[in-house]
Amino acid sequence: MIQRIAIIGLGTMGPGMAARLARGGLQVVAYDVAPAAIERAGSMLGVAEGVLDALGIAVPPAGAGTVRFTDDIADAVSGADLVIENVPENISIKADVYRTIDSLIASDTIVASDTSGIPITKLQAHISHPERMVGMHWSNPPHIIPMIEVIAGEKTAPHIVTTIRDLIRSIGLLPVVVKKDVPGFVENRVLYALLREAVDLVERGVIEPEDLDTCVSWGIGYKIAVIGPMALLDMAGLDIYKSVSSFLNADLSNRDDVAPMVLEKTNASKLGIKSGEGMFSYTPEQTKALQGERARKLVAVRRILEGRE
Ligand SMILES: NC(=O)c1ccc[n+]([C@@H]2O[C@H](COP(=O)([O-])OP(=O)(O)OC[C@H]3O[C@@H](n4cnc5c(N)ncnc54)[C@H](O)[C@@H]3O)[C@@H](O)[C@H]2O)c1
Ligand SMILES: Cc1ncc(C=O)c(C(=O)O)c1O
Repeated sequence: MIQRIAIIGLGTMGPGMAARLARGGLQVVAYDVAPAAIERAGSMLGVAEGVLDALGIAVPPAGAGTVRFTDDIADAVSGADLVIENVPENISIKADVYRTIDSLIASDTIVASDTSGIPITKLQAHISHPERMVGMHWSNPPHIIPMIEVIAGEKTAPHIVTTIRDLIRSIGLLPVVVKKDVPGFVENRVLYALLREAVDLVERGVIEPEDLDTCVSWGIGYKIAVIGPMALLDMAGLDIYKSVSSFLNADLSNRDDVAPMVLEKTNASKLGIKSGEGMFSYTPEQTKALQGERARKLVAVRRILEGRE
């Protein structure tokens, strides 16, 4: 039974994951290599807990869990039943973490990666007892989005997938088991198909970035939260999809590299909210207000989708 969880990496995803797991009654120890990240995570925890209260996520009868921060990786993983690796999307950084923890954990400690899409089979090559490694892909913001993908690599033992799926379910979240270890799994294959086309349309001057967001959020996003893509095909009619896709698919972006607009911005350290500028610009005050407003709206939408309003 999983009771003690170590989270390695406290950037965008780690603090929300820690808060959500503790709300589910689990004992979390959270570690980052950067002291500033640990400090920031500490201050984000209270914010995430407030959002969980607003979502109405109840504490289990046995009581809430805890989150403890540490700057010592051995302290973080020692005695853990599950280690969730949550460091940058770079195989060599992830492999370094696996090498470091290998001698610090029991051979049956489950090691999950929150990778956005590196095949689990590739990551398994860097850890002993690869049968205990599994993909556990959360969606951002992790304390609000209830769906988590679970992915087996070629060497993952089937019972590890079941254990992680059951853990997710036991704390009131929604596991989706992905049946093949394809790059990007399912969520990001679909998201990146959309993002590739969106970036291409803006880059080609077909639409302004603000208008692209209005078009997708109100034309597609709002609807797709209620009617998933497979159900949408039935609602539109497969004959319509057949006719439109027969001429449109060939015209959609099929670029297999990173779009120049994105390279230009990342080379200039314009990374989005975390650097104050990306597709749009953000002052610290705007960022704070935006994050609060987005959390409030996501909470309200989720309560309605769950039939709780
Ligand atoms: N950002 C998202 O929307 C999102 C969503 C789902 C999954 N993911 C995936 O989750 C993982 C983490 O993403 P993120 O956006 O939180 O990244 P991030 O860059 O915001 O944070 C990564 C953190 O890892 C820390 N770190 C780096 N090397 C480390 C090491 N050796 N040991 C411990 N900590 C270390 C960094 O200091 C940083 O705080 C990635 O694999 C990413 O693809 C990201
Ligand atoms: C752009 C982008 N890339 C990856 C992920 C998740 O892995 C997300 C997300 O969860 O929202 C994302 O927005």
